[in-house]
Amino acid sequence: MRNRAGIRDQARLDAFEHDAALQRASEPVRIGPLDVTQYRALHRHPFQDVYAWAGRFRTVRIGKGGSVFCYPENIRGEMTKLFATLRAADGFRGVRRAEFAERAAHFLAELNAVHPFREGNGRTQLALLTLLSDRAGHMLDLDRMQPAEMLDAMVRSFEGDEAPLRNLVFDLSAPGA
Ligand SMILES: Nc1ncnc2c1ncn2[C@@H]1O[C@H](COP(=O)(O)OP(=O)(O)OP(=O)(O)O)[C@@H](O)[C@H]1O
Repeated sequence: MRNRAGIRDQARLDAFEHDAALQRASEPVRIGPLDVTQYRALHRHPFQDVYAWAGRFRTVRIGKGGSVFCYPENIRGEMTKLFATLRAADGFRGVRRAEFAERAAHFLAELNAVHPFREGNGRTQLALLTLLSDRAGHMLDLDRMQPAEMLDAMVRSFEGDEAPLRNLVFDLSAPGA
């Protein structure tokens, strides 16, 4: 992947990406309404020192495993529609934990199917999920998240089964409400 540092070795690029994102993590990101602009800013912030296209939608077709993500020409429209549903639902504020888990899992599954960026989608998805859950009053404990379990749930959601992702969001969110 072409990058600002001109690194050609994938392992070195991974390390550089990790360090750069960590350094930016100490700076605040401007948080406003949870819309497409905010989502792009959530991607731009950690990756701005690594990729010139940080925060911008991809222009190439990509897939992972057997999953083919949204074609680039449809990304803008799909993102606009998706975030309009979030706005209409008031960011799932005021809903109980089980309903939050179901709706947040569905949103996450849709967002993953769009996969708007060339790289860094997983990390940006988690940043958004954190914001969503905080605002909805169902704070997630991401320290308890098992990456392999999360990956499996995301793949299953792409295949149309959102139950594992819903259960995972439910288990990670704070009990109570
Ligand atoms: N076969 C698959 N089908 C659907 N989604 C997948 C598949 N493999 C991985 N994913 C999802 O794609 C996202 C990762 O995308 P991407 O590699 O762009 O993000 P990243 O932040 O660079 O990587 P990671 O999340 O692994 O740190 C994760 O949400 C992951 O669960």
